[in-house]
Amino acid sequence: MASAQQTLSFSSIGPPVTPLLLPQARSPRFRADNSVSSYASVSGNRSRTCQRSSCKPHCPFSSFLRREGEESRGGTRRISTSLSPSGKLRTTISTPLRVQASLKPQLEEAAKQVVDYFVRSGMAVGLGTGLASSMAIRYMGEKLKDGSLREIVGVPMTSMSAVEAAKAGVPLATFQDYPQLDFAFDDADAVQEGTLFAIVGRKGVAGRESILKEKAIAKAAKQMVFIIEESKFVGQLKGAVPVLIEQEDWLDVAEEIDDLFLGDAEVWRRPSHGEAGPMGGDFPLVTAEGHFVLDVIFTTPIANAVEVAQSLEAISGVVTHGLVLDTAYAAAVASSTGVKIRTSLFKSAFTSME
Ligand SMILES: O=C(CO)[C@H](O)[C@H](O)COP(=O)(O)O
Repeated sequence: MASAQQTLSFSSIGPPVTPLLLPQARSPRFRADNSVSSYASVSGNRSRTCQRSSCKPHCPFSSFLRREGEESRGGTRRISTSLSPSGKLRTTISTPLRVQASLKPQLEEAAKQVVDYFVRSGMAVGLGTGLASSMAIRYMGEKLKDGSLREIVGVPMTSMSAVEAAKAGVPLATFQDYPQLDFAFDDADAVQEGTLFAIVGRKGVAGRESILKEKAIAKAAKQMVFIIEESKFVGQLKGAVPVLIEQEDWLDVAEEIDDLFLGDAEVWRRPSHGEAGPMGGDFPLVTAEGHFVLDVIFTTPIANAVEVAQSLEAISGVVTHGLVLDTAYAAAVASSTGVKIRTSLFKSAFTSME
């Protein structure tokens, strides 16, 4: 075992770290009087003045214009708007590189430590998605090749995990065949210290399976660990929480969510690519299961993630969300000083790392 590993104990949970950046601008609001046609003025008719007789202070088009040239940062995405010379409103969303190149070795070390400590021969293992999970999958493949691991079955959370496993030579099985797993690991977009409540799914791409399966597999594991870099280990969760919704009546659902978190969160429909707006631009993302994704971007820290999750789940049309609560036993956190293993306040502790 590597020397950087720590004994798992509650006292190993460190002090809060600096929270994520606050967004600088408000997004347009979803309100009851924002009919589909009024929203069409945002993504369709690009004239600069709202022509609706019913235009109100919270008219989405007006607020969109107010945001012209401003930038906001919601979780992992950078959102910027500008007017093109032809007067066309452009909104672009980009995802900055989130793993500092210098932390890659530590992240790889974290991935290896997780595999070394938790994965044993004969286990069914849930395989997560993201850079760290890919590293862990590759390391499992190496261990299978050199014989230090045997008879492992990997249950992939997404097709990306499956591809990594196939490349690494990790035998695959379906979740249907293995509904109960010995262990699972995954990346996350943010993990809260102490509770190890997490946010996943900020990086969804068009056509990819949604977080539905990812969450189900994480929950089905006897033990589950997130592998993350230090910047994702936060005192309080905030930024974007992905929410999967049915396509039917999606605008009503978006309005309801917007009303629910009025003043605390902005609601955007996720685009698949290209120009985006609060409506998801011309090409809203549709998951492989046929759902839209709303990014509910919390501009203030989430005081009670359980309450947020319950409120979202109570809304008809909401399929699931990116909050993963009471699931992880530990987080392997990669930092410039090495790898720290943090355990959940809510899960029974291991006594040692071997
Ligand atoms: O849903 C997720 C993890 O399952 C995350 O959105 C994402 O995949 C994290 O990837 P990375 O760690 O490479 O940024």
